Amino acid sequence: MIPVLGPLWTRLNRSSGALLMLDFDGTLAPFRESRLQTRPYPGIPILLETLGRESRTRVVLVTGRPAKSLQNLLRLHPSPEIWGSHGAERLRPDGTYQEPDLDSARKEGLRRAHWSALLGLPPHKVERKPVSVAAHWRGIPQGERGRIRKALQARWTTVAERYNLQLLPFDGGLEMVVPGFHKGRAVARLLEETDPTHPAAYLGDDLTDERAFAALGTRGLSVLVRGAWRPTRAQAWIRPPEEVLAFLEGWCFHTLLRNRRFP
Ligand SMILES: O=P(O)(O)OC[C@H]1O[C@H](O[C@H]2O[C@H](CO)[C@@H](O)[C@H](O)[C@H]2O)[C@H](O)[C@@H](O)[C@@H]1O
Repeated sequence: MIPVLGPLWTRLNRSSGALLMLDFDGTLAPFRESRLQTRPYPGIPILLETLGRESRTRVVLVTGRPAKSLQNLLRLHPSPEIWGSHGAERLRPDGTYQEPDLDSARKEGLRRAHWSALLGLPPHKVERKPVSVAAHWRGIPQGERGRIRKALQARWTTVAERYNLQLLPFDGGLEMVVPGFHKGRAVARLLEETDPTHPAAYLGDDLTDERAFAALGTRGLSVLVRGAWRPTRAQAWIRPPEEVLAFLEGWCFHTLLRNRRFP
């Protein structure tokens, strides 16, 4: 058990509410060559559903995936709130959906980024999202990958400068995003909506989760989820999947037990 967990469990036992924010790929699910074949680690869905039914914890998925595609992939009951496309879209449990209204220049920039990615990558390696475009190189042989990345980066840099967009590297690819949308924005908004005395935590693995760790600061527990440690802003480090399952089981246990009397 990581040392900070003892105090967290005590606070969860005593608190009337809590906020648990979770990244998806690499944290709740192993990486696969095809994003469409990704499934969460066994045990994750039942823990998320148990937390969802236990109303004291607000569970929120904060992901680079489009929010609706993650909802369809997981099919949880109840469905958690999902902030998709790195904090640009918000899909609430009741189905209410918000996405930013992009100006025509940004839309044109993303269109160009999409087509210029298709010049250098097979179609299944290019992911068009509501407010971004991701180029994936997982599964492409190492030697070829460097050449593809270099060429795409050069083309995308020109597009980004012209249309006021930004390049965002992530585990296994590069994404063209709209500046201002990132996971730290989602976390900041969620914290604003949360009672400051309620425990909060964020679990994530990728470079894109670093903005979330920074936004959480000392207000809650930030946890890096990775097989091997890397320099990070997170306060703690755990390895998937066993330690992630243990963390979520601990969270369920300590929130479910509160104020319960057993014969
Ligand atoms: O923020 P996350 O929930 O971690 O999502 C990050 C990206 O996840 C997906 O791509 C990643 O997972 C794929 C399936 O394992 C893998 O093939 C790819 O290499 C990974 O980068 C998703 O397709 C992206 O949209 C997300 O941004």
